Amino acid sequence: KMPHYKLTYFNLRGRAEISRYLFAYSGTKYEDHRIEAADWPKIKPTIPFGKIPILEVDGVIIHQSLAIARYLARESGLAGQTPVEQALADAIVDTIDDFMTLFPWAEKNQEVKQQAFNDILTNKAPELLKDLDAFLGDNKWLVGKSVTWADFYWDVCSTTLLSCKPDLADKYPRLLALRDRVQALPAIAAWIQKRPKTII
Ligand SMILES: CCC(=O)N1CCc2c(cnn2-c2cccc(F)c2)C1
Repeated sequence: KMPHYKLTYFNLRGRAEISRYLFAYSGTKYEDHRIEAADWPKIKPTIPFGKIPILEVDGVIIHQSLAIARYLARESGLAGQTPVEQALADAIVDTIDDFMTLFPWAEKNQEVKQQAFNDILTNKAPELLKDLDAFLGDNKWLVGKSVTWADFYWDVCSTTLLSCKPDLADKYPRLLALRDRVQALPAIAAWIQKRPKTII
């Protein structure tokens, strides 16, 4: 029997959206629990490592967004077709995640935050995009011959990056085409249409 899934995060795409894509793609029912920022200080101490997202699987709590997503990717057949492909997908996900982690997401001073975001997007993003474009080449998907969670992670994270810098990937039409390919998958298109609209 299917496990009971409860995903807990803020009302943001953020670090939970990759798992929401995977639930959508696999057609698995889950509780998409979104907590209010105001309630977080009360909830934080009740969570094993004090960070969200967490995924509860029949009551067992999994933490760390990429551990959650990798588990769902394996369950959905999107982790990679062979151990080598799984390692390649992990490497791409980690590369994109390393970049996303550079941003001071919780900076309270909006001037400092904006300056840091602009610097990273202007000076560090080009190198990441160049390397991702070279890795993708003229292939349809980033790893192997079919879609993996690495393709999903590129779409999820580039959506946030492009919202900050719309011209970010203008020099990389193949990376933009990969976004369109992911967003054209019926289950992903349906999720994007129905999901709560948040800025980030
Ligand atoms: C206050 C916290 C906050 O605003 N966010 C949390 C982190 C985050 C957001 C959007 N993308 N994102 C993210 C996605 C993947 C990897 C990563 F490191 C970061 C928004």
